[in-house]
Amino acid sequence: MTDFAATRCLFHLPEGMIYLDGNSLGPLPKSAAERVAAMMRDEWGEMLIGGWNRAGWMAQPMALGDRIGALIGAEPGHVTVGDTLSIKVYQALAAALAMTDRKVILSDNGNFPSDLYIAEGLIGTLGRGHELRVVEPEAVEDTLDESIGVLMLTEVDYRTGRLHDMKGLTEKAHALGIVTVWDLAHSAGALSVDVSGTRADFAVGCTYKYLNGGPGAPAFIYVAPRHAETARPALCGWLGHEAPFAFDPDYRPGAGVERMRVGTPPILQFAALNAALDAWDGVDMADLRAASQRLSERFIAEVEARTDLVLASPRDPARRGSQVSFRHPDGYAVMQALIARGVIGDFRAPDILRFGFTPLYLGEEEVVEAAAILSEILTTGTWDRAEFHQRQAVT
Ligand SMILES: Cc1ncc(COP(=O)(O)O)c(C=O)c1O
Ligand SMILES: Nc1c(O)cccc1C(=O)C[C@H](N)C(=O)O
Repeated sequence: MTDFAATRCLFHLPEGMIYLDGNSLGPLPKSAAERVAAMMRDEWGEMLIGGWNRAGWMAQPMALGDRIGALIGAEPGHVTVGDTLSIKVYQALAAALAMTDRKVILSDNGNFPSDLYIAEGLIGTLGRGHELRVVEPEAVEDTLDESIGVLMLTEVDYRTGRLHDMKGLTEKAHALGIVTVWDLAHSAGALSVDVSGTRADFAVGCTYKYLNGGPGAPAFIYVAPRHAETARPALCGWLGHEAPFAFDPDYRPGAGVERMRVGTPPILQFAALNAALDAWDGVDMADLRAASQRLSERFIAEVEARTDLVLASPRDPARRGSQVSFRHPDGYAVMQALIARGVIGDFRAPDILRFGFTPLYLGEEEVVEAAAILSEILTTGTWDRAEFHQRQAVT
């Protein structure tokens, strides 16, 4: 049984704050500050350039890849870490498109905009008449046919938390000759993922949400072993080269997923991410999923008992990721009022109040208290003060 009281102690949680936004940015692991400081003092400070060899910096993208791989069901040696998620989406999609002659990319309108923008940009760069087809999430399965080359989806809808059937869709896609790219930004560390068992072709994700790697923490990419030696990386940086220090003017892709590396890895961020990943030692993903569903169900029950907010997430917990969303026409102001009371969720246009549930550091009492505060804000109408309508740059 996972000891969630113990994992909670690993995080710094500001006094008086109920944090329901770990689906956007996870909290600070207490060990991260010392780990980053030690890296700066003992490695960067003392070793300087020698740190690449002596401290093993160059091997870290793959070592961290294996730590993350263990959380998403990847075969060892098939995940690498670096760059931002948008870049990893670009690489995965470009590699997938290179595996098919078909010209259509299928996605849904619950996908994160960056993924759709990346697809549009890539289509423009390729200039070969590709098309991005975007349908409702519920229509994806029936839209799959032999005209489609790549199915590119985010498993958990960032607004509603709706969960795609990754195994079923991948199976159907493969039966039709379609290559799959899965974005696990809202899945990794949120629920059980099995990239190997579902036979995903490519998967990508970020590490600053449920994996708690910190703002700007690097992304990861998985390439299925069966494609690893033939996938075309598209962004052919020197660190994805077979022999970077041969400084050969001709590009030769590196072994397996290492070819998806691009440039210099972010070693300072890696130190924080390594500290954050320690929290997962001893965590059973089935326990995590059960706890996440308990917290989410309790929150829905409490909110619905106290308010008339409309649930925007699927009601069936098995069809949700680890977040719950409600609709309110003035959702932005309601969320600002909630944040002012120390309950941190976020708002997603046009009307979504979004709350993330993260058993590693969140308990049931806080969930009940958050619902009570939300209800108070709505019944007293405090959310309708001018200050809560003023838009911030980042929501
Ligand atoms: C599903 C999804 N894809 C892509 C991104 C973009 O990631 P990044 O800003 O790290 O490139 C995000 C979050 O910002 C996301 O939630
Ligand atoms: N990456 C973010 C950032 O740099 C600033 C603010 C928010 C984010 C996010 O991750 C947003 C997130 N992908 C979402 O689901 O809305």
